[in-house]
Parts: sequence; structure tokens; C-alpha cells
Amino acid sequence: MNGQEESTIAAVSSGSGAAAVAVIRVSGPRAGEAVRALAGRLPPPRRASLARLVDPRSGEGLDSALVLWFPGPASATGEDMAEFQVHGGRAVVAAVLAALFALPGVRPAERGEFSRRAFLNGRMSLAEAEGLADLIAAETAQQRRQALAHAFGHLADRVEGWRAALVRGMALIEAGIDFAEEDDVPAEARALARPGLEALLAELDTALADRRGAMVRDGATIAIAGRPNAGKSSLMNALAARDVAIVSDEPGTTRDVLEVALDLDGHKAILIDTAGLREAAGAVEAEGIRRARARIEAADLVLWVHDGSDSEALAIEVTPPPEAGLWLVVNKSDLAGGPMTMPAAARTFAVSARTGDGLDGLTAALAGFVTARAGGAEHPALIRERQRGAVAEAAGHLRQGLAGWEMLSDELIAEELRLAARALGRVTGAIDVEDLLDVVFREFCIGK
Ligand SMILES: Nc1nc2c(ncn2[C@@H]2O[C@H](COP(=O)(O)OP(=O)(O)OP(=O)(O)O)[C@@H](O)[C@H]2O)c(=O)[nH]1
Ligand SMILES: [K+]
Ligand SMILES: [Mg+2]
Repeated sequence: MNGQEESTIAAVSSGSGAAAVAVIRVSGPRAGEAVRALAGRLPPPRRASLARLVDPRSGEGLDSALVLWFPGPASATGEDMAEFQVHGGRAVVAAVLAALFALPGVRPAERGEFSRRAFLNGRMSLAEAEGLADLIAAETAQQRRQALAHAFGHLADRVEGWRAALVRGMALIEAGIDFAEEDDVPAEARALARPGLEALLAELDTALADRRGAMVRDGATIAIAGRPNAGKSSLMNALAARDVAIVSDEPGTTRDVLEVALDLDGHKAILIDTAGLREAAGAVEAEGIRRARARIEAADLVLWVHDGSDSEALAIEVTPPPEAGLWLVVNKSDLAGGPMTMPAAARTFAVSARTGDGLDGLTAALAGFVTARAGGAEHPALIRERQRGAVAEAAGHLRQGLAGWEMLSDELIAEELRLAARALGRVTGAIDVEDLLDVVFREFCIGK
């Protein structure tokens, strides 16, 4: 055990600022001593007891608090832990923390250190820790549900299943390597391994292709695009119900990309206002238009806003990638219409950003879009780029092994599978594949 893991850490776990109650957590070998020093005694485990807290240095009373004692390893971090629920005033919290930090071997916790210790002590996987972080950051109901599933081990379980399938394939192939002379190992061990590995690769590819997890976590992006003065910023403000963007009758008002988060039926979306597209008047506007195009190309949905009172003919001047949606929003329905030939493909909405006419319908459709993109009863496996990267690497090695099936030696194929298993192990933080021989013996009864 290194020095850092032996120190005892303490911090406020309930957020900053005054509140009715603040929770101060302590974790590490001296947590029990800390409780004795401040509360005078160690209460029975996992039961809230009321205690008068004193500063052991001066004997001064600090607060009357609920004290909880969680002896390790059956605690959140796996270490001895204590929790003080004190009155949430800044001065109370500061005094209790100061008394704790004055104890030998107790220091302030670093960011995420409680969770890090929980991971190091096997109380949760990396993927569960990430789920927990997302749960704390969740803003919408769907983000909360997804994060909760991951915090409860949804991803960790799936990755464990994938890893088990790899280990099983490796076991079959290594059986051929290690026990080649033995008659009772089926010669076709390697052939037996192939179907399971092919199915696994298909599953990994499906999980990698599924972008819903990232969309729920980060929010679907909806870019508002159109010619200058179409009313894009007005539409943004109306949909967000806030004065986010400057509106004026001057074409070329918006230059910077503006973003606002929306909660659409419990799904997060990022609404993006962009500069009006035209042959730019000056260098600053040209840069705004360049940025606008970049965001439009990366959006999940583009709303092309057209000024319905405009005498110019309607033309959608953007071509987002095929997987993105492209809808037409004809604005200023409160004014007399100009000439218009509707494009065949696009979903069309007639609205007035000024009067609010048609906005309910548009909002409902946006909610439907985001729900369909992010939805589905089953929680998607991969949320973060870190997880995606590790699984992509695993799929790469597995693909390599399967592609070389006829040419590569057993050793080389097993090596690709081992690298794939290692990459998967990085998702949950478990990278050892020492369970290999167990599987060999269990499946083949080689030991006799
Ligand atoms: N009558 C009417 N006027 C509108 C409506 N929506 C926007 N406008 C007006 O149209 C003008 C341009 O609106 P903006 O929201 O600034 O348009 P924009 O597309 O963001 O313009 P740029 O940022 O310059 O590209 C302003 O004078 C708005 O008040 C509408 O629904 N009806
Ligand atoms: K404008
Ligand atoms: Mg604008």
C-alpha cells in the first residue's frame, strides 16, 4: 500500500454554500479516531446518533450533529468511514473541518478521491464511477436514468459479459496450444471458438454504432440556420423562453455561435443560434459564417429558418450529413407571405417567433425528434469517448484475429484476443486475464 492510500481524508460532501444540513465525510484508517476525538465516542455502526461535537484542541463546542460510523470494508470507499451531519452554516462547516484537519494523519480530500478509493478497493468499477459522476451532473430525467443504470453497473456487467466471451475463445485456442499432445482435447477447439467470437464482434460493432448514450449525456444538438434576418435569434429566444440572443432588424446581427440547453420532455438538447448565411460583408461576419457552417455540419438536426414575408424565393442553402435531420421553419407567419415553393422532402413548420404562433407544434416535434434519437427502452452501452475508445480497440484486435484466422498461428490469434480483453478491461478498470486457465480446466476437464 502506498503512502497516499494510508492517509485519512475529509471533505464536505453536500456542496458549498449555506444550507440547513451539511454532510462531512471522513475516510481512511483514522476515521474512527476522528469520530472519537470530536464526538467523544464511537457510535454503533451504521446507526445515526446525536452527538455534541467539540474541538479536541480547545474543548470548545462546535455543533450538535448526527454522527454515522461505517467500519470498512463494508463502506462506500471500502475503508473505515464516518459521516458528520452538521448544521450547514459556513462557520460551522469550517470549524468542524479545521478540527478534523488538525488531527494527525487527516487531510483534505482531493477531487473525486472518495470515489477513487472506492474503485481502488474494488467497491465499484471505473464505468460505475463514471456513471456516478454523470448522475451527480444529470440535468434531465433521462440523463438521470441513464447515469443511474451505469452507476448500478449496467455497462460494467455488459463489458464483463464481452470479456467472458473473449476469455472463452482464448481458452479454446490456448487449449490447442498448451495441450496439443493430449488426445482428449478436441482438435477442433479452434473451430469451436469462431462462432462465439464472430457474434461478439458483431455485438461490439453494434454498441460502437449506437450513439444514443453520448446524445443523452451531452444532449442532441439542434442548429438554427438561415439567411440574415430570417428570425433565427428570435426563434432561439422564443424556444428557450429567454432573451439569449440579440435581435435586431440589421442583417448580420449574430456573429458568434450561441448555445442554450433545453429540457424537451426530460431529454436534453442544445439549441444553437448561428450567423445568417450570405456572401459576407466583412471579415468578422465571414468568420461568424465559417463557424456557423461548422456547427451546422455537426448538428443532429438543422432548422432552416426562412423569412416567410421575404420576396426572395425559398431555398435551403445547407446540406447537413445524411444522418442528421433537416427541417424547414417558415417564420413570420404574422406577416403577409412572399412567393414560396415548398421543397418536397423537408418537414415544414409555419411559425411566428414574434407572436408565438406555431411554436407549440414545433416544440412538440423537437421533443419527438430528441426522444426518438436518444430513446429506446434499453440503455445504450457506451456513453463516453474513453469507453468508446477502449471498446473500439478491442473490436480492432478481435477483427484482426478473425481476419487472420486461416493464416495466423494459434499463438498470434490468442495474442489478438488477449489484447482485445485487455482493452475491454480498461473500460471497467479490471485488466487481468488470469482467469484464463480456470476456464480451460472447467470446460475441458483437462486436469483429469
Ligand atoms: N413580424 C415578425 N418579425 C420578426 C419575426 N421574427 C423575427 N422578426 C424580426 O426580424 C428581424 C430579424 O430578427 P433576428 O432574430 O435578429 O434575425 P436573425 O435571423 O437572427 O438575423 P441575423 O442574426 O442578422 O442573421 C428583427 O427585426 C425581428 O424583430 C416574426 O415572427 N414576425
Ligand atoms: K438581424
Ligand atoms: Mg441572429
